[in-house]
Amino acid sequence: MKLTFLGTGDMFSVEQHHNSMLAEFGDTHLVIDFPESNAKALKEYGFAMTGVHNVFITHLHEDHINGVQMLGYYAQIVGDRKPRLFIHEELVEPLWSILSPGMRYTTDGERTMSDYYDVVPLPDGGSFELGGVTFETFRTQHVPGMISNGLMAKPYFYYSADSTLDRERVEQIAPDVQLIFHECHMHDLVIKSHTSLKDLEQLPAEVRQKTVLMHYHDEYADAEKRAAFNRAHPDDLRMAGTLESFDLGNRE
Ligand SMILES: Nc1ccn([C@@H]2O[C@H](COP(=O)(O)O)[C@@H](O)[C@H]2O)c(=O)n1
Repeated sequence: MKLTFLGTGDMFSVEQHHNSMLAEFGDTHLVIDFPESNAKALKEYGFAMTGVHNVFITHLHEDHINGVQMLGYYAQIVGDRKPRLFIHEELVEPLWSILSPGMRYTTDGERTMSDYYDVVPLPDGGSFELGGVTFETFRTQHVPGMISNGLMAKPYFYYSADSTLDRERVEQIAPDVQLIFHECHMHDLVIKSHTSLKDLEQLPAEVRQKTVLMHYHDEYADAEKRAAFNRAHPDDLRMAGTLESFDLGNRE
């Protein structure tokens, strides 16, 4: 399995792409979230937008979904098939409410969500299978009252999505995965909906060793700043960069 960050930035990032990851495995793939910056990132990486067939949506903050309209149109106008959207069942209608002002009316008449996407609604804690890999979803602790999901694909990776640190869950799953991708805002302050570096530093060494940081602010769009951070953390908590790939090999 090859994992490539299409973006590692937070909500306010303008110097790097918003957080999203492409997982390629077997003869298929999954893109986690679809910010508008993915169009540029995919081009830079060399993966055609028309080749995007599977997308998982973690939650509905704009920086995670503001490329979904473009993807739907692009797949229909330039491509030849609808992308599958894996999404919590309670987010389907709210997502269409966001998309419909720009997608409902077309020159060929009115359209619904299912004209653009093959929607796969997932129950709380639901899972789905692609290319022989099982992806398990779980609720994250992002904003109270708001549905937000993380993703886990054993024995490959854990993806926190947007979340405060769910220490119990992370420590429990750590032995089952090769890498833990965790959001980290990297500000020297407390943000109630996100995880700080101080939080992650509390994890046991064997968990920190597997942990890769994503979804941070633009100061770390600078590769040298990230390199300096990684040099200071030779054995743990390394920062990923946009378009950086991680090869996890085959299932053992
Ligand atoms: N500097 C920041 C950035 C974001 N927030 C809060 O995070 C939520 C949005 O999360 P994104 O993953 O979309 O970045 C939202 O609740 C913001 O209020 C913040 O408090 N400070």
